[in-house]
Amino acid sequence: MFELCDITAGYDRRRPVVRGASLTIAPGEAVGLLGPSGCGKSTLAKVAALLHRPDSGRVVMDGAPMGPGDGWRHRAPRARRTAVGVVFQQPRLSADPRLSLRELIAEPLRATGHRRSDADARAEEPAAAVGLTAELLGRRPHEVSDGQLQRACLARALVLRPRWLVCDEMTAMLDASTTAALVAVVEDYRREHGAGLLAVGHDHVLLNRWCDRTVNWSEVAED
Ligand SMILES: Nc1ncnc2c1ncn2[C@@H]1O[C@H](COP(=O)(O)OP(=O)(O)OP(=O)(O)O)[C@@H](O)[C@H]1O
Repeated sequence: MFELCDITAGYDRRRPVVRGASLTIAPGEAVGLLGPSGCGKSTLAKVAALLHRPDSGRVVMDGAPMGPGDGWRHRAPRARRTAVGVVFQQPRLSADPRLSLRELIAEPLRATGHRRSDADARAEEPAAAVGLTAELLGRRPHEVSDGQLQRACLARALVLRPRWLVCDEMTAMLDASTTAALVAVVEDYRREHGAGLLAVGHDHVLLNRWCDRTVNWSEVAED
């Protein structure tokens, strides 16, 4: 189970942007979270991805609680963080411009102690799954389109084989065919690995089609 329990979070303790948010995702389940712009969806997605520490409340992942009182100071321990793969809306903000796409995809492996040759070899499978050719993998972010870069960011999110995925407006900048391709990659991965998904967005047509169920921000969090 992936549980967000009574999360309050933001960037200034006096004015939290997320208040009392709770949501549970079963293993292998895909849940869409819909909400208007600026309501706090991305902030909650970062909390769910264990990248942003909530002011109060807990993320409970596979029975392990992570909250301010659980020894989690700024970020959750690496072993926990790597159980969640995350893809954000804007690939250029989450891609190191100095890395080739191949290195970008292998980055989580390198960061968790894999040798370059091993990391590059293990990056091949997700790179192929997202449809990047060897030629594109040798290019750097400024030499590819947003869609190609987002494909690399999705491959990077999958490379450690996470049990949970958080996709925060993953396809908001993409055309219909790239959107369909990336959703299909996520679904193939989930089928193969039984991963659960939190897909955050404002496109209810897409999320209703993609997810097992969708919930509205007003059902999840306090006003
Ligand atoms: N790093 C930050 N520092 C300070 N305030 C922030 C930061 N990130 C977001 N905010 C503020 O928190 C509020 C919620 O932002 P958030 O990005 O979580 O909303 P959202 O629902 O994802 O919006 P959108 O759909 O437009 O991306 C906004 O008022 C935003 O200005």
